Amino acid sequence: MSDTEISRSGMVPPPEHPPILKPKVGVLLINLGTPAAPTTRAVREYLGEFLSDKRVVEIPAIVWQPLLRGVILNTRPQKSAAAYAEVWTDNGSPLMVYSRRQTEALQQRLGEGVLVDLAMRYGQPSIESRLTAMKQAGCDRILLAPLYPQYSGATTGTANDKAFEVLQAMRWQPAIRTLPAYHDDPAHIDALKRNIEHAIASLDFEPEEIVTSFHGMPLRTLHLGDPYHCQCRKTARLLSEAMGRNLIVSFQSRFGRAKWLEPATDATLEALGKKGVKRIAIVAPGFSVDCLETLEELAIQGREQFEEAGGEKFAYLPCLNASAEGMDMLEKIVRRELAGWV
Ligand SMILES: C=CC1=C(C)c2cc3[nH]c(cc4nc(cc5[nH]c(cc1n2)c(C)c5CCC(=O)O)C(CCC(=O)O)=C4C)c(C)c3C=C
Ligand SMILES: [Fe+2]
Ligand SMILES: [Fe+2]
Repeated sequence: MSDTEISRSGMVPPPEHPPILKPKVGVLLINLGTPAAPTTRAVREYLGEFLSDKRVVEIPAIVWQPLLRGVILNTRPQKSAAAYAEVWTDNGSPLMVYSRRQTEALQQRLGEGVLVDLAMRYGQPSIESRLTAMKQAGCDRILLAPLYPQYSGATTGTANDKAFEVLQAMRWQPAIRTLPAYHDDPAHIDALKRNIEHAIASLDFEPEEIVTSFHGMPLRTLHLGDPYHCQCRKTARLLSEAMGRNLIVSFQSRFGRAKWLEPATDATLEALGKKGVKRIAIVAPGFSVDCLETLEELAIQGREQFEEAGGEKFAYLPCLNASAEGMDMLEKIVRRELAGWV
């Protein structure tokens, strides 16, 4: 040891290390995607990509593609564009607006050590563009977080598939983790409970019944082993236990001619009205953010269905979105998956 290494106080200074390169961690929030505009053309482009996904429509391409290109994409986009126009905001599609807010809020909560970004499975910003950007920003550890509480091949499965397809083309891949389903996570159930109770407290009526509406799936997917249906049921059961009251479960948004999960939300609302139930609230615990399916199909169409059947008071209760309850939950489940990385 040379004299110069001993400070005046007589203490030996710590040896000089080369700077330790801290791995940069990324969190990629992923949601479904939405059209770029509420126009027939933009909706056609979006539906063309979405409904060509073999994880979404499990019909052999040789049969499905002629039907999709020849019939569905020539009829449905116009109708769907009108529905999108009813809920479109000055800042764009609700699904995109709320997803961006969640991304910004999570970035704030996780701080500078973690890069939080947003990608959509269909349309923009694409999983390819955001994963590439994260890698270029120096992220060598990435958590893929598809924001679907309940797992299904058509949502979480295909989002992860797309990310791994992008990674296949990378010579030097980052390390990857994926966020598991959080349908029965106590933090999720608690966030839903608090969000619902908060919303109900501001109503001018007491609902006789609360309906939970989950997005539907073809019944066949349940028989083939997709856990989605069971996970929706479990979310509803745990939520009902936590709230100490009965919740009605239903499945919305039937698409095509095959049998879908039942009971259907529209039929449920009609039956409630006809049975003499006058006041209901409806909530969608399978959607992490509000979107066309909740704001148009439930809040607008659902109300009409219930009122036409004799119902009088109807309230749509919003999704967790970027609420404090929702962000507390998201921060908790994301931090858990980042253990050892941050
Ligand atoms: C929350 C989970 C979802 C599952 C499961 C799901 C399955 C599924 N969806 C379709 C067809 C359509 N879905 C559409 C919109 C839509 N779907 C989800 C989520 C799930 N879908 C969301 C969040 C949205 C809203 C998107 C938005 O822009 O706000 C549509 C488009 C709208 C329309 O034309 O009606 C279609 C079509 C199938 C076939 C399917 C089964 C596996
Ligand atoms: Fe859908
Ligand atoms: Fe719909």
